[in-house]
Amino acid sequence: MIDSYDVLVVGAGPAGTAAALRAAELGARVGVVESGPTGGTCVNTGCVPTRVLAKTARLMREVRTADAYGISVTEQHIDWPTTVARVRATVDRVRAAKDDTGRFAEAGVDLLRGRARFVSPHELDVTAADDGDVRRVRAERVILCVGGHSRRLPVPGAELATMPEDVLDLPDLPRRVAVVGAGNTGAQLVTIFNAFGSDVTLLEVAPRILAQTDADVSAHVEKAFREQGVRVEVGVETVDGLERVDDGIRLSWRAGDGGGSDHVVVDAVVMSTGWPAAIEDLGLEAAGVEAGKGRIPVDEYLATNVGHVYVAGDANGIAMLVQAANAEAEAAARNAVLGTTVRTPHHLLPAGGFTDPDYADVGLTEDQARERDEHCVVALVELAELERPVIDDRPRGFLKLVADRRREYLLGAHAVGENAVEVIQSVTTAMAAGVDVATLAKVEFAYPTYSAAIGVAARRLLEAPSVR
Ligand SMILES: Cc1cc2nc3c(=O)[nH]c(=O)nc-3n(C[C@H](O)[C@H](O)[C@H](O)COP(=O)(O)OP(=O)(O)OC[C@H]3O[C@@H](n4cnc5c(N)ncnc54)[C@H](O)[C@@H]3O)c2cc1C
Ligand SMILES: NC(=O)c1ccc[n+]([C@@H]2O[C@H](COP(=O)([O-])OP(=O)(O)OC[C@H]3O[C@@H](n4cnc5c(N)ncnc54)[C@H](O)[C@@H]3O)[C@@H](O)[C@H]2O)c1
Repeated sequence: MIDSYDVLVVGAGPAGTAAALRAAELGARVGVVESGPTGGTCVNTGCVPTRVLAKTARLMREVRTADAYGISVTEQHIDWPTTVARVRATVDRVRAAKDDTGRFAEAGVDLLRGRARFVSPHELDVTAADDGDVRRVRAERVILCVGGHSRRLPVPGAELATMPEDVLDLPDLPRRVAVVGAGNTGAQLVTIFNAFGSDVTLLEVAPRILAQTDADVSAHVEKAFREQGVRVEVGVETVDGLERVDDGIRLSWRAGDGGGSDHVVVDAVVMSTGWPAAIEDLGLEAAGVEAGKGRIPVDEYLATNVGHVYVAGDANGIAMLVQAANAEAEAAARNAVLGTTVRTPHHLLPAGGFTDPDYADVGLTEDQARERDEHCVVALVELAELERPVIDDRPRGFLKLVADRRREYLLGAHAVGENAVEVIQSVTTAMAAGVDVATLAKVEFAYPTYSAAIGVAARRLLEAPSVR
């Protein structure tokens, strides 16, 4: 007999877990299929391990400056096996704290262990990983939350590269490392390896690192990387290949603007060059679902070209973040179960990275806002102007607020520096609540805090020169 569900969710990462639980809450009979451990990329190989490594990097930096505070620390080096064990133990603790399987059971959601593949628009085969047993399930509606995977560049010797999810499997901490790709993953790995004492080279094809962020954010972080001794090569034309040589791996590339060939010899090359959707073995053609390049396109209600199949999370390629996965899961579950037309407020999703210094943003960049209206108003506060960053000896960075030409509402916020992500979170709360700039300017911020930059920047927006 074929099991039948109102909603079948494929994937139990952040998007799938939230979508399944929400759909069950709305009264649907729900099954969720997962081929690996619950928690997805975020818990198992992405956010959580990276965050523990970022904390380790921070501790290294703090220890290096301890002397200045009268704390004597004699030896500073990374014991790689201990670091790796700490990361793995933390992943286990987070998984236990989240208790996804317990929450599924409590909500009456069936967790089907195995790999799902469409065999027709409403039927999928679930192949168990352990014994290869195949079970067919039928679903009125399907929410695909299959996430993505890292992309190995199609260049000679690419098999010599380590992918970001395999960094913890490196036998030793690489003394020399090259990171290819300066998106959020690459930038965070640069800070981690740099703090651990490795020599780091960063290659990026785009003209700047963190190309999705505000140009000032990207310039500031890039400058900090260079000052920290990282070799940053942007505007690279192409990576030629990797080759094993006597003393390591030789990574060759062609510099942009006719800069010619260049290379570096390192102990490890990490490729963080993109994140296509995990759709290779999903049988989309059997369901008639059209896939785009590395993602499954959806409409504003997260439906594919096949009306009863929705996509939430990384797989639709809109905004690859946990907060986006959660928000989209809510919309997809409601639209699938209730037939509503709920949209996702992507403009209110904050994001950030734990580099040195941290960076974060929400809403439109200055360039995007100026493209819409050249008279938008921008105010910037340097952290060095505030007491707390000076007290903490972390004066590097800024907060930039972007408002409409009438200086009424915030369109975006961009920060670099200590606690940047938390500062941007506060701005996001104000934006989500519809707080106008004048009200924000009147808010008192606790002393001494990094968030105080928000009040100063809001007041500066009001004082900014009037529209011509
Ligand atoms: C190194 C790194 C660090 C990151 N740090 C952050 C961060 O700090 N903050 C942040 O917001 N985001 C971060 N992200 C992004 C974040 O991890 C993703 O946006 C998030 O995990 C997306 O959730 P998802 O549910 O869409 O996909 P995933 O978490 O990838 O989950 C998809 C699940 O589907 C399963 N699956 C796939 N195909 C099938 C199938 N056919 N059958 C059954 N199961 C299947 C997979 O096994 C997986 O468990 C990071 C990503 C990386 C790589
Ligand atoms: N802190 C966070 O929120 C966080 C952290 C990590 C990842 N993520 C998310 O996960 C997703 C994947 O991130 P990612 O950084 O792995 O991928 P990405 O697609 O965001 O960045 C890949 C980078 O590699 C570059 N690149 C591509 N081909 C190249 C080549 N041949 N040579 C040099 N550079 C090349 C691209 O220009 C790009 O800058 C993103 O959407 C990201 O937002 C979020």
